[in-house]
Amino acid sequence: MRNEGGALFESRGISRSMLICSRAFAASTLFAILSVWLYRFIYLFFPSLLTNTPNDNRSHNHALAWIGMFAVEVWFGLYWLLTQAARWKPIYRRTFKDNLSYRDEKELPGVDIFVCTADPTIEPPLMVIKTVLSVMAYDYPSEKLSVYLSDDGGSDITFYALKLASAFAQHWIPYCKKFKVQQPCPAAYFNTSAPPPAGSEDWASIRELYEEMKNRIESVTELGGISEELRLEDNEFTQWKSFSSPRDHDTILHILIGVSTSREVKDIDGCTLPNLIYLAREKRPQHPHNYKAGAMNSLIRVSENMSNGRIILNVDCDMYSNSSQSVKDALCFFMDEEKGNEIAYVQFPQNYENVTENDVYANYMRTISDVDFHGLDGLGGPLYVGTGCFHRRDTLCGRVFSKDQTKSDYWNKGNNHRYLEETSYELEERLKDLASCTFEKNTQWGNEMGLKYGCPVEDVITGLSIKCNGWKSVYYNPERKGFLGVAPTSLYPTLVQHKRWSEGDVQILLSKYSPASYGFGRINPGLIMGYCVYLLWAPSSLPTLYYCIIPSLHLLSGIHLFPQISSPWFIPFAYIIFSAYAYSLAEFLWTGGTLLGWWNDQRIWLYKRTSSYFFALVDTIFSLLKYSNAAFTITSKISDQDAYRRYQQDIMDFETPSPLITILVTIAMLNLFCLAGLVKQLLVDYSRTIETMAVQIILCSFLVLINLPLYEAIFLRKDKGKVPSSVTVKSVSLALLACTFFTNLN
Ligand SMILES: O=c1ccn([C@@H]2O[C@H](COP(=O)(O)OP(=O)(O)O[C@H]3O[C@H](CO)[C@@H](O)[C@H](O)[C@H]3O)[C@@H](O)[C@H]2O)c(=O)[nH]1
Ligand SMILES: [Mn+2]
Repeated sequence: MRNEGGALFESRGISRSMLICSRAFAASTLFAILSVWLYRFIYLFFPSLLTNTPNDNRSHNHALAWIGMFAVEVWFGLYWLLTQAARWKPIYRRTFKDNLSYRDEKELPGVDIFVCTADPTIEPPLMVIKTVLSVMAYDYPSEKLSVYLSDDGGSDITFYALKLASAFAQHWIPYCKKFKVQQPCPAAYFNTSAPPPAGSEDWASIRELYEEMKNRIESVTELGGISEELRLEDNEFTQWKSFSSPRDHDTILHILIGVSTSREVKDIDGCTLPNLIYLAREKRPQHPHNYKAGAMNSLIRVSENMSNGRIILNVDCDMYSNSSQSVKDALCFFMDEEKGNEIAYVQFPQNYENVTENDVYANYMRTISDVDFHGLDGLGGPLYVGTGCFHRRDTLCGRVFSKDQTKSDYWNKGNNHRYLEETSYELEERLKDLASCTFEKNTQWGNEMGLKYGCPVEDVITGLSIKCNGWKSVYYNPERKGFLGVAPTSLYPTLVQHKRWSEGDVQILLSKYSPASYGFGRINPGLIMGYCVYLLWAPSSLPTLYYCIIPSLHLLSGIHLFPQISSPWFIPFAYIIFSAYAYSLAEFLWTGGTLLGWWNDQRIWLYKRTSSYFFALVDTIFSLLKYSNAAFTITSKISDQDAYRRYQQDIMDFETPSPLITILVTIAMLNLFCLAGLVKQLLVDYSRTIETMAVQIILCSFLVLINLPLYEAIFLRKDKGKVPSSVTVKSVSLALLACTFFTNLN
């Protein structure tokens, strides 16, 4: 697409009328929230003003519960206000790649791509290879692309797979160029694309090569190691001599393609291939390795001494590139004459190849990807959320924004594929030290330079500090998805992943970089609000738990905590319940979701808040008290066949006996008991119960309804994904105990 003015991208807002509608709607919700607060306030402090309260004194004996309700509703109201920032002025971006192509190719910067992997058992080497090949095949001059694989597993199988991939790339990349392949990931390409009209022979032969490589990788993976035979064939495995475990070995650095003249490898058409480098940084048990942040920082240093690309793209091994155009898209932002200068990073959304239509674990995170991030983009740019993000090299290393930097200078600074004079062996030996355990000692790495250490969401905190250095960022969400990943296919890993994220997020709030203090005056106040929505995930578990437990228990004892139906104060409550759900449903459908998908999303929303976020909060408190330290639990990317079948049928898996699951089952059982208790009261005094308890009945019934799949997994299912009986026993006892204790108390 071309744009007359020569601009490389365009940003569009939503229509005025839409904006007015949504703001009017927000104003009405705000009014309802204020009314609810007012009601709670009057009830607690001037009860005589409320003529219409039920004439029992019992509720006044429950001031504590009422104060709790008030506090929770104040929290929810303020939190809602924060979410409105992202709805204030959303923008949508479009690029004009043709305008980029008219430029002199010499002007284009080098791009260094970092792929991270950490464990060959849960991140199978074949998956890693698919990702590597997909980013080697971008529609971009090969001599300007360099791909670095960081292997925190230090696995010789992964290395072997990479070697096979480098040979396959000699065929795959010219093929992609010849047929202008849009899908650069070979596995996905062969699954979804028909042979090109004039190239069915090429298609068949390249597919055969792919299958061959795949089989070889898979058989070595199954064997669990490199055979002696292969090892002898290839002296490159000698670097593994020092390897005793993934946590204890020397640096292994190997240039497979390019960088040095001695490794110049051409493709079958005689053209240059992208550089390809393998790195397993040094690990020692006594040195913390700082997880992905540590891996990225080692790569930043090593690559600086090789290709030194001006742009750095990070992709996780579980996310392949789905579009050959993404590099050019990203460059349209960085290289735009007018605005490119202030852009530090371009974040693509994280989409998944394996989400089902109704997305039972809500992995798509639709509200974040399709609503929030566009809104944050309008306020100065989205969060940096890891994979699928293009960075300027020097902002990632801590450079502060200044208006008078000269543009052209920057892009030409890199080492645009000049082959280095040293042999690859000399280079490897010279640069190994940059990836050693001790290199960062007494330096700013992990602090002012590179990705930050000590936080399980290294990405978010790093992006935030870049923003505080004066830079903007861009969210680019094109029609053809830029990256496709593997989402967790079971409840437990989803909960664990969210626990890690929310724990990291709340740590940022408490850190030096807290947007509420450090960010103040440095970034847009709207953006501060937008950040806080995520940073407050963990604390928001407490009000949610309160709302899921306390009103239901009071329902059981016949104590009302909301206005009765005939009171005018009932209206704001009803309005909020109705409008919140109508709004979120509309937003969900409007961005392409399904009704059932929305319902599933509501369930997972609840599960994350009552489980992941709660445990994240508890762990954060413990680590503040110095009892523990947050670790990075790698998300598993594999599942057995039965489990995968259930996933594809949208049947939830509760199989792991963990407190994360127990708490969910306990809440579900508690609400079931409370609803059962309600039946008794309805039989005694139907109209009075309905009149005074309406909101609590709605709340409790909603919780039971949304937990239907969970009850099924307790009582009806026989498969392996059902709730483990140990969890059921614990949960039922806890729920019964709470109910009995509570009814006796009252
Ligand atoms: O010690 C480690 C641990 C992890 N990783 C890599 O980090 C990436 C992300 O790990 P994963 O287990 O897939 O976590 P996710 O929750 O899926 O990752 C999301 O959240 C992370 C921050 O928590 C971001 O860094 C990621 O980009 C983002 O996709 C993977 O490529 C891992 O191989 C390492 O390189 N070294
Ligand atoms: Mn991942």
